[in-house]
Parts: sequence; C-alpha cells; structure tokens
Amino acid sequence: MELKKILSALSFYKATATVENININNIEVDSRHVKADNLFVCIKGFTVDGHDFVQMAIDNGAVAIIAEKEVASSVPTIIVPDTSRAIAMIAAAFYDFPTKKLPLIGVTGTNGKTTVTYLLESIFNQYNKKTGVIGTIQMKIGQQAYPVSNTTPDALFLQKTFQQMLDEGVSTGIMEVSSHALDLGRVYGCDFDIAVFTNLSQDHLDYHKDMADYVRAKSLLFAQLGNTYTTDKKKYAIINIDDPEHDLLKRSTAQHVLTYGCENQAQVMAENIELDASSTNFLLTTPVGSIKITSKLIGKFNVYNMLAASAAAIASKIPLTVIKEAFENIAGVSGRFEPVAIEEPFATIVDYAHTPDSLDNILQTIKGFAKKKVYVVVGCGGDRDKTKRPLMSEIALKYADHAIFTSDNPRTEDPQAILDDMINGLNKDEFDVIIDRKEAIFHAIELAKKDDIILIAGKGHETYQQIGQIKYEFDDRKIALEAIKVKENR
Ligand SMILES: CC(=O)N[C@H]1[C@@H](OP(=O)(O)OP(=O)(O)OC[C@H]2O[C@@H](n3ccc(=O)[nH]c3=O)[C@H](O)[C@@H]2O)O[C@H](CO)[C@@H](O)[C@@H]1O[C@H](C)C(=O)N[C@@H](C)C(=O)N[C@H](CCC(=O)O)C(=O)O
Ligand SMILES: Nc1ncnc2c1ncn2[C@@H]1O[C@H](COP(=O)(O)OP(=O)(O)OP(=O)(O)O)[C@@H](O)[C@H]1O
Ligand SMILES: N[C@H](CCC[C@H](N)C(=O)O)C(=O)O
Ligand SMILES: [Mg+2]
Repeated sequence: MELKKILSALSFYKATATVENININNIEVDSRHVKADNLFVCIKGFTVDGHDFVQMAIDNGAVAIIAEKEVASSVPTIIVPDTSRAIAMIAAAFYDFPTKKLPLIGVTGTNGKTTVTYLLESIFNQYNKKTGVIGTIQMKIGQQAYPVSNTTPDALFLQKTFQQMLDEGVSTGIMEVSSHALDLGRVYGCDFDIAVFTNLSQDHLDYHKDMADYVRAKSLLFAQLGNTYTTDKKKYAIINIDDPEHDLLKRSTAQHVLTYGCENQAQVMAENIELDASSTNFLLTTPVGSIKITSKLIGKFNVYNMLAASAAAIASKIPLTVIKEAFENIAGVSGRFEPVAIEEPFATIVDYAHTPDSLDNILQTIKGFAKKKVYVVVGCGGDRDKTKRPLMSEIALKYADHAIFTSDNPRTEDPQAILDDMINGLNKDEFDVIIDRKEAIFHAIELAKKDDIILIAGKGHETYQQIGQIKYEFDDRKIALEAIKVKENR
C-alpha cells in the first residue's frame, strides 16, 4: 500500500523527506521482525525505546520510519506526537479499516471478561454464526486457536487479526478489552458496535495510580463507542446496573444503553434465581420477552456473566430461545470453576480467581454448598498490584477452614517476599505456607477427606509458572490429578 495512503489515517504528521512513491508491504513495531519494504514504527515501551532500534530496522529493510522525534535515518521519518496512538490508526488503515465491516463486541471490567466472551461465542455459534474471539486464553477464529501474549494484544496484531477474521468468514468479533489496552491506546483503531461492562473492583494498582484512574481507563471503551467512523449502525453500551460505577459508565457514552442486573431495576434481569452445586436456574426477563435459563455455570457471579452476554446477544438481535440453548450447552470455560476429578470422595476445583473480589465470590459460592471442610491453595502474582496481597489472604481465611498460601507467578519478585506481603498482619493462623506450588497442591490433596472441597485459585487455564524471566511448564489441573492418583495408590 502507498505510504501516503497509510498516512491519510493520521490527522497530523511532519515528514523529514517526501513520502510520495513509497510502497509499504508491511508495518512492524519490532525492529527484529522488519523485512524489505516495511514501515517501522518506534514505540516507547516500559522496558526499552523503539527509537533506539531505527538502524536495525533500516538494516533489515525498513523504507520509512514513524517516530516521535527526529532520529538518525537514511530513509524518510514521519514525526507524530504519539506513536502508540498513531500505530492504532495506521494499522487500521493498512488493513482497510476491518472493524468497519466486522461487527465487534468489546467486553471490559475487572472480572468475568473471559467468561462473557465465551458465553457470547457459544450463543453466536448456536445461531450458526462463525465467531472470532480474542482474550486471555487465546485468539480463536472459528474452532482454530492461536496463542496470544496479552489479554488485549497490540494494535497491529488486532487489526491484522480482524482482517484475517473477515477473510475467513467470521460474522462477529468478540474480544476482551483490558484497562491496560484502553490506557495504552491498543484499541483506538477499533470500531466497536457493542461495549459490555461486567464489574469493577480492585486490581492493577501497580499500573493505575488509584481506583479513579482505573475506572477512567475502563470508561474509555464507552467514551470511544461510535466515535471512530461515521456509521448508520446502532451502537450499544451494556452496563451492569448493580455495580457502583454504572452511572459513570452510562454518562461516558452518547450511545444506546442497555442495563442488566439482579438487584436494581434493569432492562435485562434475572429473577427467581436458584443456585446449587451443580446448576444455576433463573428467569431471564428482557425487553423482548422472558425465558427460563438452566446452566451448569455455578455461582451468582455467573448469573451476572450470563446477563451481560444475554444483553449483548439481544442487542445483536439473537432470539431468546437461542440464548437459552447456548447456556444449556456450555459446560464451562477452561480454568474457570473447573472440576479436576469427579469420581473422588472430595472435590477439587481449579479457578482463575486472582483478585480480592473474584476470590471472595468463588469462596462464598463454594462455602454455600460445602458439606465439610473447604481448603484453598492460593498465591499472588509478582510484578503486579501488591496491595491486593493481604486482602486476598484475608478473604481466603474468611471462608476457608484452612488455607495453603503458595506462589502464583512470582515473575521477577522474591517468592518469599510476596508470601510475606500476604501473611504479615493476618490475625488467624489456620494456614500453611508452602512456597513450591506443586508441593502446596499435593499437601492440600493429602489433607482432604470425604466431602471436603479444595479450591486451587489464581492460575486457572495457565499452563506455565513464571519464575524470574522463565516460564516453566505448570498446569494446576494436571498437578492436582497427579496428586490425587498418588493418594489413591497408597
Ligand atoms: C506494561 C505493558 O503492557 N507492556 C507491554 C509492552 O511491553 P513493553 O512496553 O515492555 O515493550 P518494550 O520491550 O519496552 O518494547 C518497546 C518497543 O520496542 C520494540 N523493540 C524492542 C526490542 C528490539 O530489539 N527492537 C524493537 O523494536 C518493541 O517491539 C516495542 O514496540 O508491549 C508488549 C508488546 O505489545 C506487551 O506484550 C507488553 O505486555 C506485557 C507482557 C504485560 O505484562 N502486560 C500486562 C501488564 C497487560 O497488558 N495486561 C493486560 C491484561 C490485564 C488483565 O486483564 O488482567 C493485557 O491486556 O494483557
Ligand atoms: N462476574 C464476575 N464477578 C466476579 N467474579 C467473577 C465474575 N466472573 C468470573 N469471576 C471470577 O473471576 C475469575 C476470572 O474470570 P474471567 O477469566 O472470566 O475474568 P477476566 O475479567 O477475563 O479476568 P482477566 O482480567 O484475568 O482476563 C473466575 O475464575 C471467577 O473466579
Ligand atoms: N491478566 C492478569 C492475570 C493474572 C493471573 C495470575 N495468575 C498472575 O499471574 O498474577 C495479570 O496479568 O495481572
Ligand atoms: Mg480474561
């Protein structure tokens, strides 16, 4: 594509040389991946500055550079105020504005994003529509899965992926939108049709300076809704009316708002909710009628997730009967309330709760139907919000009869220091500290007796444990199964 055409997506730029007659066959933000006839965009990162890799990019074949300042370069440099914002727009232009054609649903909130996206996938598939899903677990086009390194990938990956989705006949894109992505402008080039808000509670206070800054980032999804391109399509903001932040998010958008909830009056509601250990039933009431829902997803928080997905499906004109069938068919989401071995005298559940609110919800749910003791194995991630550590350990002890505090992904932090943050100040002592996660899981399974429940929280679907810079193979579900087998064979 002509560089001039790509640059037409930018409202302002200054070029150090003519940009006429330059043909670009790919855009790259990583100098190591640059090839002949590429456009290299310098991004100032948290670790290094892309501006320092201009020469490498040119040596690898870059024919133009986009930067925030003048750089030593033998090829034309285009200077923009903010390359992180610019990349979102030029990537959208390079792939011919794919989200103008692809209906796109974005899901944001502290907890429940992944679950809601998979509920939506299941509803659209039930309606015989091919979907594309982007989020924490993976990127999926139809049934084909691809690995991702972020819940919401960078703008270049996103726009390329939307184009691939269109090429492969996807009818709706469904994606998680993290607060980091909103703050860093990864989704600036996305024309969302539906924006869903699940809930807001404490997380990521390592990145956001306080809760107000965190909710401001979340609100960008709603403020941006419908602002990207001129379009006749109706846009919808789907908002959880029972969350204290609902009003701020409603006020952030100029588009149609569809509310959902269980407590306060909403357009989409759950009534007559029945929760037990093996199923969830409720009456879904909506502006287009009511229908009885039965699902294998456990816990009240999953009623909220089903309401969020139902509201987005209703905004997409999907019949209630299809929503009902989809909820009946979905067995669960990988690593979310996933039972490890069903035949055991005690139950072992793996879950991705890694925030105070999610741990509270999941333990409250388990406590609600536990016949005997509840054990929890939990740790906190390194290089992440430190203030959630003592909150999570306190919640663990509030509900569980016994906790085993261990490592999650310590990353570059000292694992013992993370555990100290968790246990210093606790005024109960029904816990053990076992730094090695495998040993911790084995210990919990050793302790469990008939009718007890073990919750292994924090890592869910993850198949690795990151210690330092290295990711070691690690899967809570496999380790738990191994421990159960060892116990059985004794
Ligand atoms: C804080 C943050 O978001 N960091 C993201 C960022 O990394 P970074 O800023 O360190 O990048 P960098 O290494 O400094 O590189 C800067 C630039 O130089 C370029 N470079 C680098 C080296 C080189 O030789 N040549 C070169 O050109 C890089 O390609 C890049 O363009 O850009 C990377 C590439 O897009 C991301 O993978 C990375 O996410 C890291 C892994 C991360 O942990 N992010 C978390 C905080 C995050 O974003 N989480 C949210 C989900 C949270 C949730 O929902 O719970 C998410 O959406 O994943
Ligand atoms: N609506 C909800 N409210 C509170 N907790 C929830 C909700 N839905 C799920 N959870 C809890 O949060 C955990 C993570 O759920 P899920 O992966 O769907 O959230 P997420 O927002 O995608 O998380 P992440 O930010 O890590 O991507 C679940 O394992 C469960 O314990
Ligand atoms: N998207 C979240 C995932 C946390 C998962 C947990 N296992 C951890 O490593 O802290 C984050 O990056 O904060
Ligand atoms: Mg997620």
